[in-house]
Amino acid sequence: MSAPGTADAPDIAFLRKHLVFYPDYPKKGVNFVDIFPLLRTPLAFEGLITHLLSHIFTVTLPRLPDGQKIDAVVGLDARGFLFGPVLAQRLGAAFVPVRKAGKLPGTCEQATYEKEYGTDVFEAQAGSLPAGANVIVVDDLIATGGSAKAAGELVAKLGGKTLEYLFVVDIPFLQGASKLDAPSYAMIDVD
Ligand SMILES: O=P(O)(O)OC[C@H]1O[C@H](OP(=O)(O)OP(=O)(O)O)[C@H](O)[C@@H]1O
Ligand SMILES: Nc1ncnc2[nH]cnc12
Repeated sequence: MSAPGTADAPDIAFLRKHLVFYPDYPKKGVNFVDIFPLLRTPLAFEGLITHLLSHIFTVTLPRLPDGQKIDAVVGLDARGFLFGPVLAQRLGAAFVPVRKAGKLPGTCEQATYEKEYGTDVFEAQAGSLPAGANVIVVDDLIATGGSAKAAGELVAKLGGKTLEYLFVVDIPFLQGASKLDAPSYAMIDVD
């Protein structure tokens, strides 16, 4: 039986067909996974949101003590913004952005990180999470895990608790999930 508000999870093979691979982009040795074709097909986009919600209702929420809920979905700049707000809205949770440095006004917490093809700095606005908030961190893809780990550090600095990291795509040979301080789930594994 489906979780409340979700249909049956769609066929992952159908979703996987919408990924397009670009070898040696943006630099040699990186096999870039383009997730945008998933959003060009409304049925695929709806399917992936349904799949992630189904995971949240059947795996993530049952881990919480009775009476607690997901308070916020934290999405990573920029492709995490495609999925995070949709999930937050469906869950009745806040959406909180983690952005590349220099894009958010006011006092911000910072975390520096390395990703598969470079170094970057993430920021989140002070006060953007209630103290003790139950958070899920959402991004399109995990590669080395540097970006997601930095986002988790920011959640902790803001006083939140990361329940789980959710991704559309994982590149398991890069072992990104092993860097994270909470369970993670990716819908599609690629080489
Ligand atoms: O696991 P990692 O090795 O850290 O890599 C994963 C991150 O890299 C990509 O973002 P990118 O920084 O390219 O930004 P974009 O979303 O703005 O394209 C991707 O969307 C993830 O956020
Ligand atoms: N291989 C990859 N494809 C798409 N986005 C990425 N971010 C980091 N590594 C990536």
